[in-house]
Order: sequence, then C-alpha cells, then structure tokens
Amino acid sequence: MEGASGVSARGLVRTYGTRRALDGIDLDLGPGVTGLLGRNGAGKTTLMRCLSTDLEISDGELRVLDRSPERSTERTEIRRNMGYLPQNPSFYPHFTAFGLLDYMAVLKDLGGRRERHEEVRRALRRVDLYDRRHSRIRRLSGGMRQRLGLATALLGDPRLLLLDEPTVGLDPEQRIRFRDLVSELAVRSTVVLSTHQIEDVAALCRRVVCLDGGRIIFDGSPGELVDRARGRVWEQDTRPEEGVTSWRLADGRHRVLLPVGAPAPEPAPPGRVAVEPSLEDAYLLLTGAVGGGR
Ligand SMILES: Nc1ncnc2c1ncn2[C@@H]1O[C@H](COP(=O)(O)OP(=O)(O)OP(=O)(O)O)[C@@H](O)[C@H]1O
Repeated sequence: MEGASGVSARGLVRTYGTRRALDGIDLDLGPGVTGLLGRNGAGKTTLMRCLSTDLEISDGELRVLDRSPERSTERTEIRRNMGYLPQNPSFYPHFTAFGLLDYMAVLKDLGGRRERHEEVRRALRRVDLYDRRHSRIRRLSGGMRQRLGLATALLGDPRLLLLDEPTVGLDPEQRIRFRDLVSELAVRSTVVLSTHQIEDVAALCRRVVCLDGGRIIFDGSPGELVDRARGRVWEQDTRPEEGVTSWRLADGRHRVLLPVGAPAPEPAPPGRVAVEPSLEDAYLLLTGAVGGGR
C-alpha cells in the first residue's frame, strides 16, 4: 500500500447505470506529477472524482492518503489534506476572490483568522491574483477564474493535488507560471494532472497514465511512450491513403503516423523522411486517433 502521500487502487470499478466508466483500474501513485491522458469519455474525470471522494466507487479497493474514502471520518481527513480543482469549477459570483478563498479555508479548517488570511494571501500571490483580491468573481476573466480555482486547490499545501484540466484558458505566461508552481509542489506532494494539453505533460510529468474505455492502456514515463513511436512518424509531400493518421503542416507537407503493426508503404511516397516523434505523436499512435490504427 502506498504511503500517506499517495493513492492506491486495485480493481477499481465505477459504473453509471450499466456503463463501466472505470473498468478495473490498478494504480499506485506517489510524489511527483502524473499526467492522466485519454480521449473524451476515457474515464479521466470519473477517476479524478473517485480519488477526490466526490464519487463512490462501485467495486474494487481504493486508498487515498492511506485512508479509505468509504469511511466517513477517514473521508473527512482525506478532504482536509487534498486539493481538488474540478473540471469547470463554479464559484459564487458575488464573492470576492479573497472572500471565496477564505470561505474555502474555513471549510478546510486552516487555523484561526490571522493564520487563515495569511494562507489565503499566499495562495493569491502564487496564482498572481493578489492585485485582484477585492474583485468580485463575476468581474474576473475566464483565465483568472481558472487561476482562482487553482488557488482554492493549493490552500494549505495539500499532500494530494488533483487537477482536472487546470490550464484551460491560461495565457502562455500563466501556463509557465503554473508549471513552475506545480513542479515545486510535486517535490513532496502527489499531483495528478488530467489534461488534453500534451505540452504540459511533456513539461511536467515523470509519469503518464493513459486511459481508454475505462482501462489503463499505458503507464510509464513520457520517454517510454515516445520510444514506442520511433520509426513510425514521417513527413512527406503527399497526403497518405485513408485510415492513416496524418495532418497537413504549415509548409504544405504532411505529417504521417504509421499505425503499430502496419508496414511502411512501398515505394516511399515523394519527399518522405522519418522524423523524431513528439509526445503528442506517441499519444496519438497509442490511442489510434484520427481514423488510424484501430
Ligand atoms: N454522470 C454521468 N452519468 C452517466 N454517464 C456518465 C456520467 N459521467 C460520465 N459518464 C460517462 O462515463 C464515461 C467516462 O466519462 P468521463 O467524464 O470520466 O471521461 P473523461 O475522460 O473525463 O472525458 P473528457 O475528456 O471528455 O472530459 C463516458 O462514457 C461518459 O459518457
């Protein structure tokens, strides 16, 4: 069983009616950033919600921070020690940024007034919203609200941080700031980052877990995922045949991902050169995206 900073799941199942959104997940997570990838509907949010104790599991075993989410006293302890940024967080629009964080800090039992306010100010500075602390939430931009959501998750330096699509709507400067912050937190905390932003995964994660149909189809380092794609990524002058993942590049050439197991077409198409795969290429090959490979 993973230590008090992590997560451990065995045969985890979550159903919605007859649909198995999670279908036998085995996972141990410890400090560091783990990227959770998968296509729409793969089960990422359902997994995050189970880890956050927001959703009950249907079958299997789950331990979070070495406690059981099924027992109410342990569930409360998990919640106090965890930060969760849900997908599409919604806030009370008439609250100020400071007021909302202070409210969340009260719920998390983060000490007396003075101590709590200090923590709220620290969280606001970390997400670069200190200057907007007195603004009503309804007056903040979408990216600022996203950062406010992140600040709520950061309160109290949680040992487990669950971030569901945290960088949606952030400008490039704020995205870099986010990476720096999360990377620093992950030295001692377990961070799970569910995202479609592969660049964030490449920049931040030592480990990648990829879901498909509620099952884990890859669990390893970003480098291992890229290795799988070596020799399968090409650029060429012409559009390839149907059924192969490809897209047109800015210079008019085509980037082509050759599905695993498929032979390279012979003779070689005009101008074909093998290129170094990116993490995105490797992910697309794994999931068989854009009509290819499956
Ligand atoms: N509340 C719900 N009721 C019924 N089915 C649901 C519910 N929430 C999710 N599902 C189904 O469970 C499966 C997994 O959904 P989930 O939201 O976990 O996927 P996801 O990987 O987070 O997708 P996305 O990338 O689109 O956010 C999907 O088939 C989805 O339709």
